[in-house]
Amino acid sequence: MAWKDNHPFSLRRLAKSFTYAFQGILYAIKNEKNFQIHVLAALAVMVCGILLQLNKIEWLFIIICIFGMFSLELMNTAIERAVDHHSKEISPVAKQAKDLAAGAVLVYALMSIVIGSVIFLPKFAALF
Ligand SMILES: Nc1ncnc2c1ncn2[C@@H]1O[C@H](COP(=O)(O)OP(=O)(O)OP(=O)(O)O)[C@@H](O)[C@H]1O
Repeated sequence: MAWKDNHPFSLRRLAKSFTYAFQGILYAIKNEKNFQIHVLAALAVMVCGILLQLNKIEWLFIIICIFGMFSLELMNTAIERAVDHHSKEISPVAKQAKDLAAGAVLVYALMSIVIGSVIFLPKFAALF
């Protein structure tokens, strides 16, 4: 049986979904300052991780932090866009939606800072 485009498991549909997802990621890399900062921070953390020879468990925590931050930042941007698309007018609900999304990013960032500190601070301290 040929796999049609409207088949629930259509490979073409799956490929399209991946294409759209990559378009979203590329858009954020090219246009979103906060996402660009996260990418640079992630690269810096990975270089430090390589130089300080993190073990497997430490890398897993770092990867969870990095990709979790990327995902939340993308979702935050999506919520900002959806709110702005709905209406550019000042509204308390629009403010709540954007502030809640920003809060989600901040909560994860704070957790990442704690994890990063627990992993990296003793290793940096051991260098001196
Ligand atoms: N339509 C609105 N009504 C009320 N308050 C808003 C509205 N849009 C934005 N705000 C307030 O301004 C803040 C900043 O909103 P903005 O859309 O500029 O996001 P941002 O955090 O600056 O993100 P970015 O710089 O990535 O666009 C929001 O968190 C919210 O408190």
